[in-house]
Amino acid sequence: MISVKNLSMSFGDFKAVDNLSFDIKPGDIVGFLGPNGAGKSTTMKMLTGFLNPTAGEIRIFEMPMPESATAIQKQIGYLPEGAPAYGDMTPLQFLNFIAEIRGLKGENKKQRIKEVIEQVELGDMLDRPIENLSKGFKRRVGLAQAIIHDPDILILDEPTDGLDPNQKHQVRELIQNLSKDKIVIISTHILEEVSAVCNRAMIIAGGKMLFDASPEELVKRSKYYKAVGIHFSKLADISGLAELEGVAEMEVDSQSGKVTLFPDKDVDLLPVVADYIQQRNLPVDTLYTEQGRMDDVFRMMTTEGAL
Ligand SMILES: Nc1ncnc2c1ncn2[C@@H]1O[C@H](COP(=O)(O)OP(=O)(O)OP(=O)(O)O)[C@@H](O)[C@H]1O
Repeated sequence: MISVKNLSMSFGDFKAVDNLSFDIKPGDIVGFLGPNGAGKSTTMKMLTGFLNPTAGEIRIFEMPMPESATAIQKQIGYLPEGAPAYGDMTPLQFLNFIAEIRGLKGENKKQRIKEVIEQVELGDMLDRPIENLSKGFKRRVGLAQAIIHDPDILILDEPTDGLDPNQKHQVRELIQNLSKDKIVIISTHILEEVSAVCNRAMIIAGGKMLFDASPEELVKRSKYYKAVGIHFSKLADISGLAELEGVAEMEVDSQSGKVTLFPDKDVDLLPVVADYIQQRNLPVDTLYTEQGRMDDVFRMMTTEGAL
């Protein structure tokens, strides 16, 4: 369990993290979202003991940070932003080095190195200097070092940044496979990653917590949640749609001609709209209910403040 109370971090007069409080329990995969400079990396650095907070309290498995930093760090795997490593070492040398620092020895060490190399699919790159690897493979090296001691907590700062779509998919799968009964915190700018991997989303901006609930809850805050989309096959009189009971607003996309009807709160618009279309025999190609858009909520929260 990670327990954070009133956590703040200032650099001079500038408050990068401002009074954050949250608990994270095993099984939680938390997507840490926020615009550039929101305070995500700074928070992760405090959780991992790389920075000491200017105020507040962090307890991890009942131990206080930074007083019990060494004991806590044994249970944490950390991928810092940009996946730093020693560039002149090969992945094999680097993983050997990290495994030794993590206290692994002999057969156990060999076995774990073999396992993580398989898990992150690094097999073909073991003997090249890390500085000569592509961004994606450097990130895999970073992930491998983070998981080599099979930690209970994984803190991954932008683990899929710079990866191609296939690699992104692989890393997400890997995180999901690793995450059983563990605490995983990943920071990301990729909103779809949060719905794909996480069961909890936290949004911070200006160092403050704006949202902390499930990705499904986040999507429900979208203006588009349960909005009804209509594509017409040819020009039609749509003026009556905006007047239907339960319609709060109508939007027409001037390029595609798509019509979106936004419902009043908790109204299921689809049957009403379908009836209307049928009665008037309107030329409709597609009619559907939208799921909500994470990017829309994210933009609204981080540019207009908390909802
Ligand atoms: N050591 C430092 N000294 C001064 N300011 C710092 C320091 N570290 C971070 N900051 C500032 O604190 C703020 C938060 O930075 P942080 O790296 O935590 O943001 P982030 O949410 O991780 O951003 P990004 O998504 O761009 O990585 C930024 O304005 C940054 O410039």
